[in-house]
Amino acid sequence: MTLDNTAELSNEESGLSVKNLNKSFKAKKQQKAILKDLNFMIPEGQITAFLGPNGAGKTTTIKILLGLIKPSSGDIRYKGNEKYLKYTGAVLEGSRNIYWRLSAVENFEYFGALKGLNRKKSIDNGLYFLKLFDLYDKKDIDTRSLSRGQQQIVAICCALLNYPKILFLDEPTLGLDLKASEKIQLILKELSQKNKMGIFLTTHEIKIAQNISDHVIFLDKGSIIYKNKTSQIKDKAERTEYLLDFKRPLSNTELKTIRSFGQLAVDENKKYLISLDHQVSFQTFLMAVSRLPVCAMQQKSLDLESLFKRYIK
Ligand SMILES: Nc1ncnc2c1ncn2[C@@H]1O[C@H](COP(=O)(O)OP(=O)(O)OP(=O)(O)O)[C@@H](O)[C@H]1O
Repeated sequence: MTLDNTAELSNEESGLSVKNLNKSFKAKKQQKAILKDLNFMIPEGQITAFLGPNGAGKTTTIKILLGLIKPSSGDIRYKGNEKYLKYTGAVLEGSRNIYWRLSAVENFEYFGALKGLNRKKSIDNGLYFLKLFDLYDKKDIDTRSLSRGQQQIVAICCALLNYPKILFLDEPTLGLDLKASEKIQLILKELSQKNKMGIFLTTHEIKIAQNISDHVIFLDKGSIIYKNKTSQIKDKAERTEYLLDFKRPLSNTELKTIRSFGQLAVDENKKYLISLDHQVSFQTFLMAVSRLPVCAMQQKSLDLESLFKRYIK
């Protein structure tokens, strides 16, 4: 076995692996490819953000991973095991994840039973999570009387009842106010780290991906166009562009020096904007800049949103 294979094996053993996943739907008597050869991992103990424009295929992917839709082809395994559904939990997009006529506790009883838990365990686990989300005092109220954010929290608690290894969340913060959204983000981060849960979430809010995800997968028209560790994207985004202000106009030789590090543009205030080439070492660049008549250097920090806009372009 080569070293590469060993790495692949240990990687597969630490989460849900998706290989060569394809899905076509029949539309107007023709097969239309909706998902095209997707390959990715959902690692344990980490949050993976699944991003992409409307209609990219995010929900279809989640439904396939949850066994609700059959893929046209592909291989999905949790730690090498094809029978992994009992390790999953999910909150799908929309409002039909809990019974509105029932209280949170009654929902825990109902969904706990579906997951094979006894009544006591269902309620105990549900209330543990409800407390974590600061919603314990609403445990006996019909969930239809709760706010949208509170209903979403009850739905997440139901999905967590059996402490799933992989939690799927389709737009978990959609339509929620900042406070509710931040609360959910904080607890998801905690759950992934403390309980070693692999969380796979779709969102249109790139800020959320930036805040809490460890990995980002970007889907466009059914294909993965980009995937990376969030820290590396942030790092790249932060390192890439610098705005430089010089005490005097640069000589041709000085311009040549600075151009050797990347693409140079001059803005309307006569400041130089340099986009560093990927292979450039920041230290070398800094040394070269320090030899020039520089009076200010400002990091242009790009967020994920701007970065993805560039990628899509
Ligand atoms: N049962 C189906 N039959 C035919 N086409 C379908 C079916 N389900 C989904 N599609 C198509 O698959 C594509 C992907 O849809 P999907 O809901 O997965 O996208 P999405 O990325 O989740 O979008 P959004 O962000 O808007 O929720 C869409 O073009 C949709 O019309």
